[in-house]
Amino acid sequence: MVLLKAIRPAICCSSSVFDGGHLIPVDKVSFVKFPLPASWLSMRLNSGNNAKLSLIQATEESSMPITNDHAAAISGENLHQIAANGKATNIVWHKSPIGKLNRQELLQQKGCVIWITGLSGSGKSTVACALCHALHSRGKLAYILDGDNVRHGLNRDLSFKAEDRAENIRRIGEVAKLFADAGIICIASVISPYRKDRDACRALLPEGDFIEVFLNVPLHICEARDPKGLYKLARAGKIKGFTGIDDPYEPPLHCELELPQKGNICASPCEMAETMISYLEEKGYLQA
Ligand SMILES: Nc1ncnc2c1ncn2[C@@H]1O[C@H](COP(=O)(O)OS(=O)(=O)O)[C@@H](OP(=O)(O)O)[C@H]1O
Ligand SMILES: Nc1ncnc2c1ncn2[C@@H]1O[C@H](COP(=O)(O)OP(=O)(O)O)[C@@H](O)[C@H]1O
Repeated sequence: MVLLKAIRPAICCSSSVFDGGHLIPVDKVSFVKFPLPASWLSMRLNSGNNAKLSLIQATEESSMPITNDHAAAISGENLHQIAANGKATNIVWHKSPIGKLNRQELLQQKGCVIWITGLSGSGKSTVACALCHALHSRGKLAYILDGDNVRHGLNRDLSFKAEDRAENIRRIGEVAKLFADAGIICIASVISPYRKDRDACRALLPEGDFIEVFLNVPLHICEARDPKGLYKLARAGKIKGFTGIDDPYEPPLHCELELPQKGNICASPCEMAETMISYLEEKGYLQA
């Protein structure tokens, strides 16, 4: 079974193949639906000698101009297999005429994910805000996905048990990937205590685009800060499974940046933001 890709819902089935813009007749075609101008589709169908496709119904005229990219997609140059992905079957990637490079050109930056991991109270949210602010002042578009905040909406159904934390991180990783694809510098500030969950998010992105930043602040400092009083509750046994107390935190083994550097006194959030900006500049993310 192959896919014929169209501009809007690409619906097709059975053994028909477009090759290089020409329809190659095969034994059986059951159903094809293109949201294209009927005249254009008829022209394509008629161009094959023994085409066994016929236009059943013209439903609407597309308001979208047919570009070379569209034509290529429709003619089969970008065929994708109909996929089974997780629990969904018969799903097909739909390519947009405007891609990441176009958006990066518009924004004059490169999309990426800055993944800030560390204990509760290590300063993830604070440094994420400092970084976002510093980028904004330089005319760069950034967006923060903060663990606490995402748990107010998208991830409100998730607890802190290991499998829910994994799902929390998986979803944030997927959303961060979309932001990066949008050309945005996405700053994820989440405890993300498990190495394999962080590594799975890294694997979603092109090489280099996942920048893992370890906010290496020791537990005793985080606990002394305790801005929300959660450590106190955890120590009192009123919160079970609190990271660092009775739940694990696995520090990164190979992160791109570690803040503050081991042995140093805690840098200010602005200094840490500047360190991250220097990294982005050096790697070329602050230009298209
Ligand atoms: N059991 C337990 N363990 C750790 N943290 C807890 C827990 N219960 C609530 N909180 C609060 O939730 C915030 C962490 O959410 P995250 O989504 O970043 O956590 S995780 O990545 O899924 O582990 C975290 O926010 P930060 O302090 O900003 O890290 C806590 O305020
Ligand atoms: N670099 C820093 N130096 C000193 N205190 C900090 C620093 N960054 C954050 N803090 C303080 O630590 C506490 C926890 O910061 P927060 O950003 O909420 O951490 P997290 O998001 O990791 O839980 C806050 O009271 C904040 O003001």
